[in-house]
Amino acid sequence: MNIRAKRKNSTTGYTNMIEGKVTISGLEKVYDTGDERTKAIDDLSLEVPSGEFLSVVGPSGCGKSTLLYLIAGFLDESDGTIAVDGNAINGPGTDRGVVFQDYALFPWRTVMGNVTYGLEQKGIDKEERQTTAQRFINMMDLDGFEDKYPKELSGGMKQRVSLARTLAYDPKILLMDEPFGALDQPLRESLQEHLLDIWRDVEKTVIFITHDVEEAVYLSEQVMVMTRHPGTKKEIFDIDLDRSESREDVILSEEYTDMRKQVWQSLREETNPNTGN
Ligand SMILES: Nc1ncnc2c1ncn2[C@@H]1O[C@H](COP(=O)(O)OP(=O)(O)OP(=O)(O)O)[C@@H](O)[C@H]1O
Repeated sequence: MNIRAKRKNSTTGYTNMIEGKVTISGLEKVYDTGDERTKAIDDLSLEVPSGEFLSVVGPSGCGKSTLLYLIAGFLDESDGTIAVDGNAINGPGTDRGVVFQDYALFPWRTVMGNVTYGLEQKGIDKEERQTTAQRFINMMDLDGFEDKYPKELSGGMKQRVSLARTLAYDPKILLMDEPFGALDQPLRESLQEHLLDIWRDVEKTVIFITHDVEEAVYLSEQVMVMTRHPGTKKEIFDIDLDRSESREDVILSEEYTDMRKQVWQSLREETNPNTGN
């Protein structure tokens, strides 16, 4: 059984069965547009344990988003398998929640309406929907903005609504596609801290795509570097930072500096294969 723990969570109120192991074997994805066949993912195997925070970095076009959308079930694989807790996935499901760079909020719904959406899909009654949504709205410091529409919010607020919406329906796995890529540095750092706090509290498996090596090393327990196109797993780095320390102490630590350099070098070999670095 892949259940690590069962506990009542203080922030979310959920009794979490900690699941969410992702097992990928021999994954291949070929896009066939009729005129052209593009192999985006080639023979990728990977295991992400329950509750793990894995970041994925790789050269542009190496298949990071494709990998995430395959795990989300938005795309069908051409070969290989993806399983969650031992069960092969079969399309999208509420066990996996996706957070996109462009927020993907419903413009015609208020903040409350956006956050309750996934709960409606799960068939949860109105009163419980409102209570649960409010809890996540508060967690994201969005109380007072429940009746606002996305166009009335800043980019950082929209991304917090998007996170609240995804967390509210309690997926086992969070799939994040460069969620902070469009934000300026202070906002990005603030949302990184939010995400780490949440992750510590709710113990979800997180698969996080980013272009930013520093972000990957700062947030993650593991960083996977992908090869250039067609993408596959090149290397996985275990990141062992003392997470009880402040951001500043982590960033100034030898471990962080060393891991950042190792991941950067591995990535650079893929982005600049002729430099000999
Ligand atoms: N819908 C599609 N049809 C055909 N080819 C596609 C499609 N989507 C992606 N590709 C191709 O698949 C490859 C991987 O694309 P993908 O977007 O997954 O890479 P990525 O690593 O996320 O890129 P980036 O870092 O630039 O966002 C690229 O060669 C891309 O051109």
